[in-house]
Amino acid sequence: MSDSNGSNAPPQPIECRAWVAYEPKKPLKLETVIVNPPQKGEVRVKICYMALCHTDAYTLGGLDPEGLFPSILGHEASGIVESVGEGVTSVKPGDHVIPCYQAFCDACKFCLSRKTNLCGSVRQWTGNGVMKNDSQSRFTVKETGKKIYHFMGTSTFAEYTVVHEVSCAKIREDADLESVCLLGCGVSTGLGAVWNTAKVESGATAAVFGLGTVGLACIEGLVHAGAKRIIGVDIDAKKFEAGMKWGCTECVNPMDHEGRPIQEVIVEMTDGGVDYSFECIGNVEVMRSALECCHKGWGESIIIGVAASGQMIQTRPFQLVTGRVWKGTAFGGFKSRVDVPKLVDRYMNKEIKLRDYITHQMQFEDLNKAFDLLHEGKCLRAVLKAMPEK
Ligand SMILES: NC(=O)C1=CN([C@@H]2O[C@H](COP(=O)(O)OP(=O)(O)OC[C@H]3O[C@@H](n4cnc5c(N)ncnc54)[C@H](OP(=O)(O)O)[C@@H]3O)[C@@H](O)[C@H]2O)C=CC1
Ligand SMILES: N[C@@H](CCC(=O)N[C@@H](CSC=O)C(=O)NCC(=O)O)C(=O)O
Ligand SMILES: [Zn+2]
Ligand SMILES: [Zn+2]
Repeated sequence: MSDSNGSNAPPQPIECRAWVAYEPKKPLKLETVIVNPPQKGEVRVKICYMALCHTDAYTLGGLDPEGLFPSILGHEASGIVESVGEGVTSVKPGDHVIPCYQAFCDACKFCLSRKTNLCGSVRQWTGNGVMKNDSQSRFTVKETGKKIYHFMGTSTFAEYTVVHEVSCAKIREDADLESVCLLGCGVSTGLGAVWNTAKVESGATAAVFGLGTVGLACIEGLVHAGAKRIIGVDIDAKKFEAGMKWGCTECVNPMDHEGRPIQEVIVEMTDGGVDYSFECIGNVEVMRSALECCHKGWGESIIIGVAASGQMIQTRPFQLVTGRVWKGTAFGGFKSRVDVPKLVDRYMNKEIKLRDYITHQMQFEDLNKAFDLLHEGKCLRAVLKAMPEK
């Protein structure tokens, strides 16, 4: 065990600020919390930058069947290791890291399979808002002594957090932490949905539903893959400018077609449908449209958006019988601790963009304002500065 001062004394509890979600649909409350030291297999991270993903808003909105309260939300961030617990070997104090809600242990049957990135090593505990070693939280509110649940194994809306070692991707130190925090979720997910889940080939046609960060990252991935036609779909025409800038060949608004289902419009536009479609909203009606705008015989639709508790998808089974394929993706199929450092390399080589997704740079205190911007559809990613790097 050691900390970022190089001391071998056991790490002590840290007092810092964190945003606590006490109940669904209520603004977060800024609290002073005690962050307990990392235990066996755990890492305590100083959060330098944190971004807001639509999934944080979804859970705060009470739509997540796994949502626990009170909790510290947040899962898209970057930071520096402050201290490590017993047995941790892959990171050390001072290392730059990206917390990853999708773990990678390199040992479970999921990690050993080439078919999935869903690690099973800590998922049961992260879903219950606790750490695996003792099934407890590391967060307590100083004033009340109340225990606070973790969220997605990351809880990055805090100046310090504790994550499992398997959820902590070490990255190169010359990458700017403000930009690469986006690789913790939205941008990686969109790119990976195209490259890993759909495996889009050069010359393919595609439709992307929802032109937020995830949708735009799909478009970026499609451009890289050499897609020849990319149709952006959004109900807010103001999003089309970004869609075209990222590489759409055209954009359509489902509201502009006199009640005709958008899938019919796209099938007509594309001589039978697109090769691939991506749902980046979390709306089950749109998921149906995304499947049904795919070409008979081979079209594949990838569900990325997270739908509210109790929602179900439906289509005529005939859609699948006649060769359309429905798939889903979590974190774009990337095996987090292996692939996130490679994505950082690609960013540093200027192969992928990150800064263009940052529409708002804010301070730690501004988190509730950032949630308002997200709900008003006024931002791609708001990135908030948490702790100084030095
Ligand atoms: N599977 C995974 O691993 C991941 C899933 N997600 C999920 O992906 C989804 C997208 O996330 P993110 O990009 O951050 O979200 P955003 O809210 O930034 O983007 C969604 C976009 O879809 C638009 N939209 C809403 N309703 C419709 C509709 N009926 N038809 C067309 N467009 C519509 C929104 O417009 P407006 O703003 O006007 O509402 C917005 O532009 C979310 O559900 C999120 O939870 C995110 C990351 C990882
Ligand atoms: N907890 C929810 C579903 C939430 C969900 O689907 N999360 C995505 C990531 S969304 C990121 O912004 C995911 O990867 N899920 C896989 C996982 O293992 O959590 C529910 O219970 O429905
Ligand atoms: Zn996310
Ligand atoms: Zn695993």
